[in-house]
Amino acid sequence: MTGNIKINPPPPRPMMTPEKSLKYRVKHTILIMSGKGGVGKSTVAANLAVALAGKNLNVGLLDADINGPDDPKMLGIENEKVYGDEKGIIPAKTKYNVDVISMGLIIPRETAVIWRGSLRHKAIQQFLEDVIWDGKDILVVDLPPGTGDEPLSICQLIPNADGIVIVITPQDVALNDAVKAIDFASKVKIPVIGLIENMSGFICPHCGKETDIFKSGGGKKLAEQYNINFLGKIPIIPEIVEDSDKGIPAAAENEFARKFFDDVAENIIKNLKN
Ligand SMILES: Nc1ncnc2c1ncn2[C@@H]1O[C@H](COP(=O)(O)OP(=O)(O)OP(=O)(O)O)[C@@H](O)[C@H]1O
Repeated sequence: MTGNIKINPPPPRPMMTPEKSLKYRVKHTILIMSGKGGVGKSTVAANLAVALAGKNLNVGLLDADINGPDDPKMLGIENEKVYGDEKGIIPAKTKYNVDVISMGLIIPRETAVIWRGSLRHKAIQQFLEDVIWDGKDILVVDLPPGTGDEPLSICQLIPNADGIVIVITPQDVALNDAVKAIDFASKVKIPVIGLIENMSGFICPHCGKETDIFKSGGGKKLAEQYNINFLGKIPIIPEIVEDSDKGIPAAAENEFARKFFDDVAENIIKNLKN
């Protein structure tokens, strides 16, 4: 014994093999992004997943926003745990026909901060390979907020995504952020499927009148200006806040909210790759 212990470095991970690539395991992938935090991106992602499942699609929801996890909670999954077998990680089943998992369960926030650069990238790659989504018609990915390194890493690791759905609120500052998101999409070479304006005005559910709480409609103009699809708007619906805390998605349980998410879901389906 010399006292010198030789530790071999772990072998480099091979590139994602075709069978393991999401491209081969889900028919469609859409990436939900926002120019900045707090615009309701996770709320829209979770409810959109429910609305898509309501259209007879087999839907997966990946909460890739490691600041959360929010999406599983919004679909009634409390205390999300990781389950898996020798084949990989199994997403949680919800009663809304959407399977959901949070990346933050496997790659905790602290780890992500320490693991900047290639190691973090590899951790995300490994996670994407390991989750069993096979058979899904569509995977909805709730990206981390903003247009920085975190969404960038994830977008680079999801080849052949159908495109990016940008969620904004109608204030001027949010519109500027939408422009950043459009630039981001061209940088990662992923098409923009379109724009959703969330918290867009307040429509009285009883009389149908729109109250101008803060001016809505800017998203539509911006979409025209940049020649991208306007996928629809979701008004401020006070029940969304309370219900999502209780794990009840408005798109499933709130008649008034459902039609807005349904319209957006239909517009997205029309714009998926063949
Ligand atoms: N259309 C809406 N009407 C009313 N409240 C909404 C609506 N959309 C989202 N909210 C509420 O706004 C808050 C922020 O939503 P959410 O957490 O989805 O935002 P986010 O953009 O994902 O945030 P972050 O970027 O910080 O992760 C939540 O309390 C949510 O219930």
